[in-house]
Amino acid sequence: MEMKSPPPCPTTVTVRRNPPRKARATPSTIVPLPMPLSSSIPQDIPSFPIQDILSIEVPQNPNSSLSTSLSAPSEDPIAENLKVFLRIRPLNPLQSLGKQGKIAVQTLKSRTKNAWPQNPTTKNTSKTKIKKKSENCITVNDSHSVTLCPPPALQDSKRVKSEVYEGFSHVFNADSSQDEVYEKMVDPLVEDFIKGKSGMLAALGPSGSGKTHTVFGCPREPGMLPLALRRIFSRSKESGSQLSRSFSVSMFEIYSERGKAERMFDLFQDGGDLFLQQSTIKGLQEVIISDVQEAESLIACGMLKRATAMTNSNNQSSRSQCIINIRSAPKKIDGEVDLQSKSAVLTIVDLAGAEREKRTGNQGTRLLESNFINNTSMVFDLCLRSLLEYQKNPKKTLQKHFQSSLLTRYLRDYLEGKKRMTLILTVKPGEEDYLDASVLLRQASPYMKIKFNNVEDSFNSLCNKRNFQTTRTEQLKRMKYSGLEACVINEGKGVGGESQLQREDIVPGRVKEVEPQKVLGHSPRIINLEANDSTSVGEDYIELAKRERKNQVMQNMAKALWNVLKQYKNKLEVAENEIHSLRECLANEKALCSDLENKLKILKSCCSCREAAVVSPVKVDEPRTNIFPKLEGCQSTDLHEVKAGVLNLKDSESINSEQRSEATGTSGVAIASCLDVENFDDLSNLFIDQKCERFPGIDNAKDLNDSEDVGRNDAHSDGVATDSGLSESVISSSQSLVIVRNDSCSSTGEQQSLNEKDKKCLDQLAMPEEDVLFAQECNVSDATESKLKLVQGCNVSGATESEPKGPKLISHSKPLSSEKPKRRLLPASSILLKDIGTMDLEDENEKPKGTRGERKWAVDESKRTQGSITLLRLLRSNLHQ
Ligand SMILES: Nc1ncnc2c1ncn2[C@@H]1O[C@H](COP(=O)(O)OP(=O)(O)OP(=O)(O)O)[C@@H](O)[C@H]1O
Repeated sequence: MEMKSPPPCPTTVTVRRNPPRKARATPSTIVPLPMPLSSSIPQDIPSFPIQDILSIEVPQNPNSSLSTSLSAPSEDPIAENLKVFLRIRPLNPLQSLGKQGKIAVQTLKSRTKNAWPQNPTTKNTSKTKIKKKSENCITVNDSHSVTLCPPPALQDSKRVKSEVYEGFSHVFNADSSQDEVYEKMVDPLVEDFIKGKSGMLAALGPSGSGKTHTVFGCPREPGMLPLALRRIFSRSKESGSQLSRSFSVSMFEIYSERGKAERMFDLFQDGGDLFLQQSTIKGLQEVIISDVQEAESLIACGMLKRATAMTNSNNQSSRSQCIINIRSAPKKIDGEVDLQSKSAVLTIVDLAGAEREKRTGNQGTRLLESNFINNTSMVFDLCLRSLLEYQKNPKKTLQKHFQSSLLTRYLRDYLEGKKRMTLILTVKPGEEDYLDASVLLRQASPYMKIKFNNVEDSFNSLCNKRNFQTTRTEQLKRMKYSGLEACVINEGKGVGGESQLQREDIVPGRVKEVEPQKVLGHSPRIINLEANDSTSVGEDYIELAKRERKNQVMQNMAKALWNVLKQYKNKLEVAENEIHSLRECLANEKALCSDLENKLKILKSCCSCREAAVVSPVKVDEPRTNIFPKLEGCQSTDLHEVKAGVLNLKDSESINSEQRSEATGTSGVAIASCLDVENFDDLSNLFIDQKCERFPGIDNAKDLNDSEDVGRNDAHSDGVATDSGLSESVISSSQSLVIVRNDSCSSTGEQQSLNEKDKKCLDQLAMPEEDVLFAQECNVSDATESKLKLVQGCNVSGATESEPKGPKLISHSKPLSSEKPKRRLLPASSILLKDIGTMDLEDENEKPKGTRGERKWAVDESKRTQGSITLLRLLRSNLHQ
């Protein structure tokens, strides 16, 4: 009964590691290999082209090939499975090398097969094993699957069945060349690397299976690393990116000597011990390379330093895990390497092959090395298995198996699925290698289910987050001011987001000076790292974080200060505006004050009293000198009144002034007379400027000028302070009415009726009729000559026209005629003034009844003139008002 394996599914992986037990098959029912099957078919019937169909390579994920070659990583939204390649080593690799290979095979045969002393009991069996080596235990089903056939001995004794392993990205048979392996496995990684995407290639397999050969190759068959370097530089030249990006190489190994703790060594020249600290390696040299030859020579030198030893499985077995990093970083304009910007790293790992003690027969040091190698392989396997389980069930926590070895700690991000990697499994196809191959394939078959979905970006973010979390923790420990925690967090976001720092960027490297001019291209940070300062890396980033934090704090402070300054500026502007307005007001007030002062000075100068005399023997309680302070202390309205009174005295050369103050002060009447007006123009102007509200009739200067003209036409030539030359000004504070009477009142009491204009003026002034009468009565000398002039608001032009000859009331320009009798002041005025203080202001209509009152009235009446009586009436009416 023939059993056919199901057709391979390109997108699924079905590994039958433990096929169901069935009855032991007879030798004739052993599953034939595909090739013998086809050969057994008769020739006349065309065979089904199963091999041709299977040879057609169908990508597991059609988008994956496109994404790796055409699109950017961020444009690939579909998750990719971990790529796992399988390479089968030739049974006799040296035979394929021609004559040289045959010579080498003969040399090997002549040498001792086992590097260690052999057990004599097993000598005889070795020959039989050699004969059985010619059998292949691994059959390539297609490019993605293989069938592992146990040796007949195992099949018979332990009923081990053949196993089919599928789902490989590609299976390279023994005839595959290095170039073929590179093109299908490494070139996509290199392309991504050139585009700026990091990646890793790790070779896994038992000892002597061809890992080192695949990675490094030989001069005749260069391995993946030299081919990748060649491709990198060739592509850089093609695209011209060599001028914009720089490449550097680092190489180190992880080795456990005699079972001691793991150690790391820099494999480049002058390399020493390395230290892993938080996924970073301190003291690692990164040598900038400019061409392939330079890189290959460096790597060759590193290979010479790598720990190898002869074992039963491999004449030159690697005893350490070797890691090679190729970094691509953009150049600055001045040629320096900009490590703070995004850089890509292509990591190639050549793991030490797992060894079975029974197989290798290692003892002593080799045995201890085997334990270390196997332990690392086991940890590596645990990390990937844990990642797979975590991806299957995200609720599970990702086990931190990586902490168990230096290699897994260094490759933590890859082993946690944060970055893409590629695995190549190398196996030997001999029957004696069945167990090694079986272990490897069983172990690695689940890896194919591991998925990567845009891990590049998430890796960067997580990496930055982790780095800055660590930085923040250290800062909080060291700085001890928790008040700035927010700033530190912001700083981490800012730096991580802006400078695109990656963890690879943080990997310390010691830059080796390949050429003097190349050293100049390194940033100071790298040069500092070159000094092998064990704490330089951490201190460097702590200092960077400190600076960023300080910058953040200073920016916040500057913003706060700026806001405060803005507020103060606004307040200052408001205050300045107020000050400006106040200054304007103050200037106006000063101007007004100065104006008033000037006017007051003018008034003072104008009102210099030449002589004050009491016209009548009126009792004056206050000294005459005190009269002027009263005038000075008057309100502006009073001043106006005074000025108005003075105005009527303009051009008087000498006028005796008599001011009478009522001793009793009941009426508040002040009489100012005979004021000396020296500057009449100023005084008139002053009078014009200050509009007297009480006399709305005076609203223009013309009227005043007219009045001035009138005054100028009038003259009073006496100029002597005598009774005949008296000019009186009566200032009534109650009505602000100034009545100026020129010349002495005539005893005859002729009354001159005023013309109509004068009456109008009087009407405007709301002057009581009694006042008019009083004025008329005062003008006693001649009705045509004596005039009563009402200064305020009275347009007296008509009066001037009507009196071309007679003496003027105010002016003195026209001298009095000598023919006219000299007028003397009748005692009526003096009597009147005298009586003001003691007069009985009773209405004449209400004459006192009784003899006493009648007698008094009779006595006074006999003494009074008609004018005085009228004046008394006027005053009395004013007082009542
Ligand atoms: N594909 C191959 N073609 C030709 N020769 C090969 C091939 N693979 C391996 N070899 C040869 O097999 C020998 C062992 O190979 P290699 O040293 O690479 O094994 P390994 O897996 O690195 O072993 P170890 O883990 O002990 O270092 C070498 O001499 C190498 O030249």
